[in-house]
Amino acid sequence: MLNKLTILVSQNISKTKIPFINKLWKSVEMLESEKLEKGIQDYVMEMIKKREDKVVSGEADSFGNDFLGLLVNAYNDLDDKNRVSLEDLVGECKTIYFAGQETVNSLLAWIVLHLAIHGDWQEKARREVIDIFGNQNPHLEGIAKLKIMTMIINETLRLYGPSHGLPRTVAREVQLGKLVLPANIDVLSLNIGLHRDPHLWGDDVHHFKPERFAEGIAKATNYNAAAFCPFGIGPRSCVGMSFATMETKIALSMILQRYTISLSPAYVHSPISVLGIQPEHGIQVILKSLHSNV
Ligand code: HEM
Repeated sequence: MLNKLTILVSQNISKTKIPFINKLWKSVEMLESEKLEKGIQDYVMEMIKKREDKVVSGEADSFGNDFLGLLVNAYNDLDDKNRVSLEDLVGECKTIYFAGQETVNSLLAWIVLHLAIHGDWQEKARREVIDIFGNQNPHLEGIAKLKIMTMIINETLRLYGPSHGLPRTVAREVQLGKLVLPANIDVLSLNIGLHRDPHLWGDDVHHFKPERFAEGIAKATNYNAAAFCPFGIGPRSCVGMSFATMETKIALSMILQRYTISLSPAYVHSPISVLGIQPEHGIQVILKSLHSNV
């Protein structure tokens, strides 16, 4: 449901909407979005009710200390000032689900594609993983030592970062160079534009070259912090950055420990923008087990 809603939102994000007219007439997409919104809200309500029922029946003595539990707690807060509305609760669940799942899925998919194409980097990354973890499961101490993998992740985030634009509302009139932005307008600052700017990255800007990051992000960007912002920038930057990076490193290490990856002839390169850069037809690769003849 959330995926369908995401696709509809991204298809309609730049279409003009006239609030009064839209109260009288709604397009097919708007009606479909409203249906999906309602479906998601009902689903979240069901989860909230399960938590509440457990407390009422005495089966549990709290709503839980996971993220949903904390939200349900805030939704039931007796103090009006601290209480979270149902709309906000559903919104938070949608954000965390989308921000937390689709982003890392998409990043992993683009990394796998690049490693399938650039066998030399695949080999370097595997060697590093085997040197650090052998065939054991990845552990915290080793994850911090994955230098080659960090370079590969950064270069993939630069070229195919799951988020390609940072939406902002202009709070007060502001001058940006020759441009005057009036208050209350929405702007989309395209970080993908910065990530693919030859003035910042050189003429080989469109090429996959993890070696750019060999000496860290600061050196790769020539100490220009805004040149590389796949997780956003400023006080609203991604809260899940460290978690996402760790998840990606664990998953990738486990894949490299087990399989070689090569590109399937069926793959057709067609990145499209669906609130992020997605492979339109998926990413078809061939995995061969390193530990058997499969
Ligand atoms: C590769 C993975 C990820 C990328 C590239 C990414 C990128 C971003 C970006 C660009 C923003 C907007 C920042 C801004 O407007 O300045 C954002 C916000 C956010 N991200 Fe992530 N993210 C990733 C993974 C995650 C994960 C795993 C979680 C949660 C578990 C998460 C939770 C959030 C939340 C809650 C926000 C909203 C923060 C706010 O509005 O204050 N993200 N992310």
